[in-house]
Amino acid sequence: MVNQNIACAIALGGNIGETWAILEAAIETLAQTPGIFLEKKSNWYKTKAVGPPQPDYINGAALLQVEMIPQLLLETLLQIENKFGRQRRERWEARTLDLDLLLYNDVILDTPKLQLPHPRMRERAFVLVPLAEIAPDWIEPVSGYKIKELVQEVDCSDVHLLEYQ
Ligand SMILES: Nc1ncnc2c1ncn2[C@@H]1O[C@H](COP(=O)(O)OP(=O)(O)OP(=O)(O)O)[C@@H](O)[C@H]1O
Ligand SMILES: Nc1nc2c(c(=O)[nH]1)N=C(CO)CN2
Repeated sequence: MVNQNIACAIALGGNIGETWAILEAAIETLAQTPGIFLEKKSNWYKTKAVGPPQPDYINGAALLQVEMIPQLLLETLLQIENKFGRQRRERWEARTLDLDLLLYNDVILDTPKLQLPHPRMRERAFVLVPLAEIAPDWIEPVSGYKIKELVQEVDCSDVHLLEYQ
């Protein structure tokens, strides 16, 4: 049991259905979950899909304070994905909701079910742009670089702020 609040960053995304409404509802669900305190959420961004051809995504990021070990937080995120109709067939397929655990304090972890920091966050403009908005000075512990430094290393031309947030 963790008896103090731990700072975490998560990524949110989706590209099937009423994505914007799903993402807002997911944020609300997180905020209502015992042991999770929503600190900040980024704006939403329209992003071109990375990987297999599929519709554009909406992506964002949020900062949480949590009173849970990382494995339980991941389990909670997967349950919220399921609540919003997430189907799992293939890797990188289109989805109603994706919640990735990016950073859990400065923990580095490499287990089959959970890697921290998220192993692909450093190369993903759709993760770094929203995260840089809310946590520019957070140091990604594997690289030792701040998020605002990492975002300068990726091509952000396919990440566009959505109007009328
Ligand atoms: N930091 C992490 N955040 C979320 N899932 C993780 C993490 N580390 C490992 N995983 C594992 O990855 C599994 C697959 O996740 P998911 O289906 O969201 O992958 P994906 O979104 O298709 O691809 P990617 O992992 O590249 O974002 C999860 O069931 C989980 O056990
Ligand atoms: N733009 C964008 N592309 C993706 C995304 C995503 O969230 N946004 N998620 C993926 C699998 O995690 C694969 N590709």
